[in-house]
Amino acid sequence: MSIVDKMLIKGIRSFDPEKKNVITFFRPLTLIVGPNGAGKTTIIECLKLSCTGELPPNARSGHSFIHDPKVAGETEAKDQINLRFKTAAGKDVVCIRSFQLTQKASKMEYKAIESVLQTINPHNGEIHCQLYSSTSTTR
Ligand SMILES: Nc1ncnc2c1ncn2[C@@H]1O[C@H](COP(=O)(O)OP(=O)(O)OP(=O)(O)O)[C@@H](O)[C@H]1O
Repeated sequence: MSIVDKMLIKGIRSFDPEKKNVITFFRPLTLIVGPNGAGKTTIIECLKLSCTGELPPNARSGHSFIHDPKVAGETEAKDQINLRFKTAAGKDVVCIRSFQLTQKASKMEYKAIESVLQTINPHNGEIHCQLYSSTSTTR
């Protein structure tokens, strides 16, 4: 069985794009608690997106999932979800998914940038990266 270890969320919905928000998962149970709008649902949606590549149903093809750059008076937001897990074989793997939301003329452009699976060799610390999905854009 694979075990989810940590997840970093940068710039998804209300998560600050300038901060590295790290969630550590505990065994056998992790409770996610917080006031309304704190980001509990966002955490679950990030987990699902990391594991399956599927956006939440209300994400308007990604546009409303990314932290709105207009909130900070910007025209572009670059965001990321990193999920670190241990495979059944005990290998540490980090799944990196990156996104970009850019204000173009009258429309916002959402881009899912390449997704990468990163493995670390426990013997020599060597990092191996494997590309598993390419860039896609929606306006
Ligand atoms: N595109 C966006 N950019 C910035 N903030 C956003 C964006 N979309 C949603 N938000 C904010 O993200 C928060 C939504 O978080 P979420 O639904 O994960 O919270 P929750 O803890 O599950 O809340 P509840 O307990 O009410 O279900 C709200 O504060 C909302 O205003």
